[in-house]
Amino acid sequence: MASADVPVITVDGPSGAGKGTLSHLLADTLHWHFLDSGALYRVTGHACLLEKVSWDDHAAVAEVARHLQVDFRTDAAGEVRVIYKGVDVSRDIRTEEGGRGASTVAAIPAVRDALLQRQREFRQAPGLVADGRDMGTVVFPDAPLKIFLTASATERAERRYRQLLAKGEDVSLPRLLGDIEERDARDSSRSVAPLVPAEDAIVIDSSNLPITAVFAEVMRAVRRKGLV
Ligand SMILES: Nc1ncnc2c1ncn2[C@@H]1O[C@H](COP(=O)(O)OP(=O)(O)O)[C@@H](O)[C@H]1O
Ligand SMILES: Nc1ccn([C@@H]2O[C@H](COP(=O)(O)OP(=O)(O)O)[C@@H](O)[C@H]2O)c(=O)n1
Repeated sequence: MASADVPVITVDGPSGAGKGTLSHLLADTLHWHFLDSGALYRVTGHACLLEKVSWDDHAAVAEVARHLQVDFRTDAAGEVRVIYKGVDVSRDIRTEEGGRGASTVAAIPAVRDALLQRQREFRQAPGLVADGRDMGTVVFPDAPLKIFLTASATERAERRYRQLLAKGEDVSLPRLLGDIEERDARDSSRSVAPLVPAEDAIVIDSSNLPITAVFAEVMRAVRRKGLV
């Protein structure tokens, strides 16, 4: 199948909306591939820290993105591990600093260009679920089904708080809310690929919806589109 004929479901939205959870459920149910585009931006930000490249040096950050040696491997427990230069950085990139670094480098147009083709290479049969901010608007504008998942900032911060607490991390709810609001503002106001729903996206506000209800609504759209 030519890559342009491979169906894609895009799942975009702000941090903590439930994109990753929904995308994994969809990919597992449909037996499709999964693209965690945020991980590419997170690894780029993290690689800059390791290589002592300042996030403000746009040309150097783009160079890091262009040569990013990143692999996604599924471990024995079925968890996707993110490997940078042979080292498992999955945990390091999921911190709030990792999110801040990702959103800082993601605002650099040359970084987005450097990662564009790499993201499109994930489009392989039988299908792809792509999680990010600009999956439906820029990376896969021809996707047959686009979801924009959102929730109030307070609800998203509380979700992240419970998630990090469960992982045994030392977290503060007010700081998380501040980080989320700062990241929302940066992601929505940048000049390239800002966080906005695609015109043809189905917008779902999950503030008061359990993930099971979100998943059921999306699966109805999947069937309506004839993707299963
Ligand atoms: N609809 C929902 N209701 C309550 N909690 C949710 C919902 N969707 C996701 N979560 C939880 O919120 C946290 C953040 O979800 P995640 O999928 O990582 O968000 P995102 O990928 O958009 O940042 C996770 O702990 C997840 O289990
Ligand atoms: N397609 C994407 C994915 C992420 N990003 C950036 O990368 C950051 C981290 O993305 P993520 O999806 O891992 O973050 P969470 O939604 O999981 O918090 C975001 O805040 C965006 O700035 C982006 O610009 N474009």
